[in-house]
Amino acid sequence: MTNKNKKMSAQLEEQFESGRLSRRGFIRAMAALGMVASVPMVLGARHAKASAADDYDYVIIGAGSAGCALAAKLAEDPSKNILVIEAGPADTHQAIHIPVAFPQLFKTPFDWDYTSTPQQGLADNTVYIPRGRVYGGSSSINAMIYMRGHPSNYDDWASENPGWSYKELLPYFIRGEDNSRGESPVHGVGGPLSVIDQRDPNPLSTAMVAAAGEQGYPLNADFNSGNQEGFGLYQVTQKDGMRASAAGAYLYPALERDNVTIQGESLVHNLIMENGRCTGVRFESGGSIHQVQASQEVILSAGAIGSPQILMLSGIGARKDLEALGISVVRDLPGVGQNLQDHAMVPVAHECTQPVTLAAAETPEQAELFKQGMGLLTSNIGEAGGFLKLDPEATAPELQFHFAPNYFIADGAGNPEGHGFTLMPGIVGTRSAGSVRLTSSNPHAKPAIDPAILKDDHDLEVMVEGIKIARNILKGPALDEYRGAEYMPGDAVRTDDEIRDYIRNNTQTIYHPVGTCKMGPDGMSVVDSKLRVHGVRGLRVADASIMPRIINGNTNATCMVIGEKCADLIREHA
Ligand SMILES: Cc1cc2nc3c(=O)[nH]c(=O)nc-3n(C[C@H](O)[C@H](O)[C@H](O)COP(=O)(O)OP(=O)(O)OC[C@H]3O[C@@H](n4cnc5c(N)ncnc54)[C@H](O)[C@@H]3O)c2cc1C
Repeated sequence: MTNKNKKMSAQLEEQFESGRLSRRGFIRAMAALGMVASVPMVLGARHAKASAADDYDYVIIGAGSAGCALAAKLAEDPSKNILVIEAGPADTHQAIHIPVAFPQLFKTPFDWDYTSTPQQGLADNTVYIPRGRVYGGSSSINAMIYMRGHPSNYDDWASENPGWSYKELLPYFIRGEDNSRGESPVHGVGGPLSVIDQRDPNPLSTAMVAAAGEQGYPLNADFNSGNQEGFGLYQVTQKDGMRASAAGAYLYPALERDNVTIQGESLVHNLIMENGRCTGVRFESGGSIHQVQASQEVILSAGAIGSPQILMLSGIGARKDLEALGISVVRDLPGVGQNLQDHAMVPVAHECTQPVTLAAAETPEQAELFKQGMGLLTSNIGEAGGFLKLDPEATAPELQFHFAPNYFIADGAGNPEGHGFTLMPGIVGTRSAGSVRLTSSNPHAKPAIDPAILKDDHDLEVMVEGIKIARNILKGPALDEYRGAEYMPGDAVRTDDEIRDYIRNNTQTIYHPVGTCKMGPDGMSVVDSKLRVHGVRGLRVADASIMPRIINGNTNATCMVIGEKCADLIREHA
């Protein structure tokens, strides 16, 4: 950084901290200084220093997609005091806000950086499982695709969980968004979460959509209209070309109120239980252990890995597993950590003959364009895609495709040099389910995560069809001017057996783990339809873990709705 830039950035920090410059204005001005690489910033410092008192009405564990939405909604009642405890720091890193940079956050301190157990369905390969560890949780490191899932997903949940049908949740989706397309029966304006059409989609993304049409697949201008089938550009959770996370949408506005406190960089160890009631939370901060009381309720929003982990560390889980680790059993709930489901995808990549891909994103010209919220830096990478049914009788599509106008191999870590593009077929109606298990009673120990990717043969066969369809789409004439040689799977992979082998060795997740504290009435469910933990008073779970079945599509928007709905359920009984 030049001395002049240093001075200007110090001035901007001072203006931001004194409240004279908005959060968004600050990020943009810093980007305008050309600081588009990994430059740590002071963003969020105004709120990061809160020190928790001892007593709150509600204590929320985890400032992720659901936790931020829940905190904001509970805070609307000024008589209630709310504490949010978050393991990660404020979202001060520039790569969080510059959309194309999200893979740069992988395996950094903003990521829990999990690796699965060897996957039986993937020839014993493991998969990488990133999870946000920062204000905003995974919504601060995700790919920003705005997707609600298929209506039938929620009707399926509602068959055992009153109140969770599509018709009942649609108003939450509509109220939650500020959609650039304006108001309609399925979209809303004025909500906290900015949802926009991409400001500057890559020509490769529009060419892929055209190619899908040319090859006979339907097109879809709005995947959130209730009909998912077809190909198109994804809408994204961005504002002015920058990331819109749950922290920006819900947490920071809530922190402007007097009744919300965030306790960042604090790892929750366990829940405090007294006579079958959860009365508080024990956490580690600054090297020592603290505890806070919740006079009303504690709500776990630590995500599909964190929530079951904390429950088990607190003695709520399968008796034999807990006893084996020397943890005293508070409640024998065998479903805790079970039913882990995720989506999986596999790359079909081509070399690109023109220098239009995201490989050209980090240049001074692109930094200039970013000042106007345009250019390659605004790309969410997964710009386009679509959904297809293989079985015409199926209620919902089994396949979702993600298209990146660059290479996206092995979570981006295996990208070769040069220009390329990637279409990734993925399974969404997965039939496989795995588990999250403790490996130790130490809260710092990573749990054993088995998402059981493609364990069910049906899931593998869906992926085989997905590869064939992706190859067919990429032959479409609209891509003629860009298409180079197929880089992966490559010419050597032709027969179904070769494709199966390729899939087992090159599949990654789509980063959507859910279901580990499933909602339902049966013996393997963890929470009831009001999100209350079975058999424990004063404790709810609200995050991706409560989904009884994974939804068809990307999971962020649904997690925010779960947070908002949880606030309503709490208020019903308050
Ligand atoms: C790389 C990536 C890309 C993705 N892309 C998309 C996409 O494009 N579109 C989409 O819709 N979805 C996407 N997702 C998925 C989506 O972001 C998640 O499903 C969603 O954010 C999960 O919300 P949550 O509230 O369940 O958990 P999270 O948002 O993960 O929040 C959990 C929070 O709890 C905190 N926590 C956990 N344990 C503890 C503890 N012991 N003590 C204190 N705090 C704790 C965590 O640090 C975290 O902040 C993506 C996810 C990732 C990781």
